[in-house]
Amino acid sequence: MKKILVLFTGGTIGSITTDGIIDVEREGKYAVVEAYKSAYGDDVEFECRQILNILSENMGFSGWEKMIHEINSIDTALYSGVILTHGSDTLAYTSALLGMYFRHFDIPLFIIASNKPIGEKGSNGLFNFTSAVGLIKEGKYKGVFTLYERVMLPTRVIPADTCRDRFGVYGYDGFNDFSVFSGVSENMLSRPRERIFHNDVKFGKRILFIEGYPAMDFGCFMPNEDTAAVLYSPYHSATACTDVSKGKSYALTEFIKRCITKNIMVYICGLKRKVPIYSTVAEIIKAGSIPIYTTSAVAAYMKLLLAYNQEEMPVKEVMGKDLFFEEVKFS
Ligand SMILES: NC(=O)C[C@H](N)C(=O)O
Repeated sequence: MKKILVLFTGGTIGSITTDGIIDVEREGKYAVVEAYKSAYGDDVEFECRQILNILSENMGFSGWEKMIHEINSIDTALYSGVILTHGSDTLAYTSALLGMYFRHFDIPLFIIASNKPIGEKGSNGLFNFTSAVGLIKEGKYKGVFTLYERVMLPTRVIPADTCRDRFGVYGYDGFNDFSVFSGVSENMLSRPRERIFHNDVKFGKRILFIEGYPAMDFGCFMPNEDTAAVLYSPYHSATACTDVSKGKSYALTEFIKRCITKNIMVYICGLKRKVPIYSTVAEIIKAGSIPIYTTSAVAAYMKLLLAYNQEEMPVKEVMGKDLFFEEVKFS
């Protein structure tokens, strides 16, 4: 078996607790690899690289640029797989981005995290790492996956809740129950996918991400010259307030019109490709917004960031393509 490349980016999986404070290990030790070796021996050869060393709440444009650059420069012929360790707080966002950008990846790439530092009671970091190693050894899967207590499609991971720190899956509940629940079969996954993105990405353009709530005053949102587009995440029926009787600033439709006059498109995620739709949804579409069908808000946000900051395909084509199962398809 060829080596496994382990890319470290920080997060709790690369942290220690000192005096009640969790922070990344400054010298960036490869604790999870050491823990694996002391538990299972030297059956696998690892090549370790520390590409970032940050808590993932500090993740942003430069971190994603670095990850894309590092993964782009991997010679996949040399490795049986790649494991990227990450913090759990922004795991869903990075997963969606890497899943869509590296849709063509021809060896397995598992993005993993840990709830607690390695070695601490109740830590799931070693379990997640060992599971990724096991799946790479099996050689069954190619492409990008998120592995946190279970395997998930990277474009469908929903950030963990703040109470129990449990991740969700957009659409269906499992990846392992392939054909029945996830709508994505092993066969679909193992088909080679055309490579779209080759070049490194410089994230200069911003996406304004607004999550709807009752009595939202759109007057608070001022897209500026860096705003390439707006993503609005609606209620579950894809609705939002369109009523102007209490003031125009409470209606999404008026906000959409205001953005369009500045040449800024407003995308609405999570619409279903089916009729009938609510009158409010019809008004939102008529106002000139662009739908992103049955895609999580996280994946829609990362897809827009990727679409507007890459230069290899027109934005409209990127947005119109299902890059890596981000759109949940209903039969
Ligand atoms: N469990 C974790 O990794 C949480 C940490 N704050 C991070 O996202 O880096």
